[in-house]
Amino acid sequence: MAEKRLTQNIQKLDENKHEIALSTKDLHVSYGDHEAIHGVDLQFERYKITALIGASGSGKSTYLRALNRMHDNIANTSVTGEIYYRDLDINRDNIDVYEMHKHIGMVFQRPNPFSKSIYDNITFALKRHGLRNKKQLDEIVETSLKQAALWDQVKDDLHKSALALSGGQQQRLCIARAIAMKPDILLLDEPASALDPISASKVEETLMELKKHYTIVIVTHNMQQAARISDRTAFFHLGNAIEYDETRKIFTRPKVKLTEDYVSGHFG
Ligand SMILES: Nc1ncnc2c1ncn2[C@@H]1O[C@H](COP(=O)(O)OP(=O)(O)OP(=O)(O)O)[C@@H](O)[C@H]1O
Repeated sequence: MAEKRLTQNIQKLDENKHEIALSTKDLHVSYGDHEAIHGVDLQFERYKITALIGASGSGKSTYLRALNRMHDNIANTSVTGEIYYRDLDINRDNIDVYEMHKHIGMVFQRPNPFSKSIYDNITFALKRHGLRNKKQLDEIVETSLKQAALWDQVKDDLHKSALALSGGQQQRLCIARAIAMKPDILLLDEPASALDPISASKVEETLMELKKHYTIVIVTHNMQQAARISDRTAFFHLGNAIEYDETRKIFTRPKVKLTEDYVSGHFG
């Protein structure tokens, strides 16, 4: 049922490029008695990069993970409120979370390729979802690696271990693995923070390319990175989204003093 509705919504809304791709309404996340997110309302625009910034512990990762229900099945963690993915509240019991993850992909801070070949890293989930056709799998491997700006470097080594790649290449492989599922939305939790500056800038370039096809939400501690790559920025403080606006406004003319203090380096 959920799968059917998700598919129908995609077909209906793909015609309009200016939709809100994802939004939350009154989203709360608690770890046991500790409420880490206190009712956040945000809307993520389609084909834009939105950065989530804020001091350590402000709730950015907790909020990001809630967006594709990574908190499910974690003891003592509760998420209440609404998460709209194209008219559908995906924070409901009757949603097929496995299916939903095909639409809303996640890339983590540390590159976490499987201990498998480059090719198998990308095809693993596709095969689990039932895709067996070798030609189609080959095509998806090539397209995903091209989109993640890794194809030229690995096209002759597809059957070598992913663990032999550099950290930056591994992270781009993880991005390729996520986009192989053809998601609509990519969530990234500090994807470049564990990388050297050159690899980090390659990942940034990759994200700038990817936003032509994907809606991206990225947690970053790096102010320059947020300013360079994002269209919109949400500033988090103590579990609240304090200010949300175009990135250049957040960095040059924030409306809230707390935001100004944070982006100018006066706290955090
Ligand atoms: N698994 C958990 N169990 C209990 N509390 C947690 C857990 N994860 C995060 N918290 C708490 O929730 C709050 C928000 O943490 P979160 O990691 O989301 O913040 P953050 O802004 O992403 O921080 P950082 O930038 O350091 O990653 C903090 O008070 C943190 O201690």
